[in-house]
Order: sequence, then structure tokens, then C-alpha cells
Amino acid sequence: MAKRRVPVVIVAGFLGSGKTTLLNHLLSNTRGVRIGVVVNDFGSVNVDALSVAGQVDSMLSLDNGCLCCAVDTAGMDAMLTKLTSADLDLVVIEASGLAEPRSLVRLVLASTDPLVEYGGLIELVDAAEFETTRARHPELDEHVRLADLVVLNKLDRVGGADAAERVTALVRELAGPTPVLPTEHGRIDPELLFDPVRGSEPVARQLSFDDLREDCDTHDNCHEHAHAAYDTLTVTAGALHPRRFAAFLEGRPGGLYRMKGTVYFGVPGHRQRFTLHTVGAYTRLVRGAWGAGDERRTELVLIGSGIDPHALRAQLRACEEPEPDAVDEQSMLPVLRYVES
Ligand SMILES: Nc1nc2c(ncn2[C@@H]2O[C@H](COP(=O)(O)OP(=O)(O)OP(=O)(O)O)[C@@H](O)[C@H]2O)c(=O)[nH]1
Repeated sequence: MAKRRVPVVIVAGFLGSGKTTLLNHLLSNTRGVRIGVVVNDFGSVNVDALSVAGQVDSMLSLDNGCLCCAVDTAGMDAMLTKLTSADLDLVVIEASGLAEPRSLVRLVLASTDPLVEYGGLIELVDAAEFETTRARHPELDEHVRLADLVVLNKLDRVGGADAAERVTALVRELAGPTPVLPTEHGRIDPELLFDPVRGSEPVARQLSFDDLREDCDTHDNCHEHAHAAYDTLTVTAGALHPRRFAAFLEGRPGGLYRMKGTVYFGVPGHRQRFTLHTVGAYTRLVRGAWGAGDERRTELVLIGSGIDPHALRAQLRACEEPEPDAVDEQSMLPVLRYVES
């Protein structure tokens, strides 16, 4: 069976915004998932969580400072290839506080490793320090705009509900269409970033350290999994008109972080199965074969924060085409630009 692509997620954010905390949260709350990490410094990463999962070899570190300055495309490719060949489910690159997120995104997108899947740029924002940091580092606004997902962290440190509301509104305004997830201690749901790994749960087994640590071992005051809220919507449809669907993709609403699934166009010459993967503004379609007995239809999962499920469903329904046989082949052009050759 062909190897699965490995999503590569970049976690960026100013110094102390909670990048390592979020990484440790992922490491401690993704049972059975093999996570590879690229970090600037091992010091604060929960190496125990990696070694429990037998993943110590999947950790790469840079000793010479800022990732985006220290690594070129070939260097990043070499690191990613080492990780993807280690049979991992997810790779997380933790940018140093000073790293320029745009350069890191470029490095990942430029990867020639066929197993690398762009998994998105997450920008961590310290809610308590946001306004002060922004005044000193105006580039923070740009970083927020660039992200595919903004995690507004440390809301517990903001003085009161009004202040929390104010900073959330400000970050939302700056982020524009990018979804913003308010949270504490980086506690985002791992499934927001990547798909659950099938078969990762053995039917019967002994309790591992992972099980024991699952209830948030990184802080004492966590009594439940207060995962940042997001919505998931599943849409099943028939054939989609390629032009209408391309227009939907181009104008997809703010808050939609990830889309994945199968798209059926049914247009003569293009009746294959198209697998869709979007993160933020990034879109990729892969043409493939249907399995024996597969129903020719579209099945999509949409994940986001602050999305309107009814409106999205209606928009996708409006893309449906009852007579795909009659659609001319030229109509495929707007979607073919997303198709990997
Ligand atoms: N109160 C509170 N503290 C937090 C939260 N998230 C992280 N912290 C603490 O903030 C400090 C910095 O968090 P880190 O995860 O190390 O931040 P970082 O972005 O990795 O820091 P650098 O690597 O120095 O850029 C640590 O002491 C964390 O325990 C939160 O939501 N609330």
C-alpha cells in the first residue's frame, strides 16, 4: 500500500506565547499517534512523552538558533525526509520565538519529499501580552494575518471577562478570515490538526504512561479537557460543477481551517476520484482511482471555528451539478490548477 502523506504543522509565536506548551499537550494527548518534532532546543519539550511512544529518534533539533535562518530548502527537506521515512503520523516544527513564519511556510511548501503534506501554520498569541507585544513588534499583526490558525492562548491570564472579550475581538479583527481559537495552556484538540490514525487503538492492552498522563499532566488545575471549541461539518453530495466548486474554494468563508475528503466532478475525461486537502488558504487536489464498489459521490469534512454550518452546506449544495455528463471539459480548468501532476 502506498505510504500516507505526513502533515507537517508549523507552530510559531512570539517568545513565551506557549509553543512548547502546545507541543507538549499534543505529545501527551494523542495516544498511539507517532509525532515527529523539529525544535530549536530540546530543553523544555516533554521528551518523556516521546520516549514512552518510542519516538526518541523522531526528534530533530537545531543547535544554532533560529530555524528559518539556519536552514535552507535542502536542509529542511533533509530533515523532513528523515522524519517522513520514520513512519510518523504527524510532524510538528516548533519555530523559535524569533523565526519568520513566512520563511518556514515557504521551506515546507518547497519540499520535494512526496510524503510531505503542508499541515498549516499555527500562530500562538499570548492574550495577556498581546497589546504590549504588538506595540513593540508591529510585525506581530502580519504574523497573525499570515497564519492558517491563530491560537489565542493564556486567556486565564487576562484580567476578567471584559478584557478577554476585548483582546479576542482585536485578534479576530486582525486575523480577518483566519480562524481564531481562544484557549488556555495550548489545549487544542489534536484532531483539528490531523486525522485520527485508524487502527491506533489496540483492542486490549495494558495501561501505558500515555494513558496515565492523558489528563493533562502539564498543569495542576486542569480537571477536564477544555479543548478549544471548533465545529466539524460533514457534507455528502453528488457531482459538483467544477467552476462553481472552484468559486467556492476561492471564496471560502473565514473560520474554515481545514477541508478534506473526496470530490466527484463526473465531467467527461475527469470522472476519477479527487481527494481534497485544504489548510487555511492552501488547496491541493489529487486525482486517483475509485475503489471497486465505491459510490461516485462527494464527501467532505469541514473543520473550523466560528463557521456557519448551514450556510456552508447550502453553498456546497449550490455547487451540485445534476448533469455532469453535459458539462464541457473546459470547465475543469479552474480546479485543475489545484491538481498535483
Ligand atoms: N497561565 C498560563 N500560563 C501558560 C499558558 N500557556 C503557557 N503558559 C506558561 O507560559 C510559559 C511559556 O510557555 P512556553 O510554552 O514555554 O512558551 P514558548 O512559546 O515555547 O516560549 P519560547 O520557546 O521561549 O518562545 C510557561 O511557563 C508555560 O507554562 C496559559 O495558557 N496560561
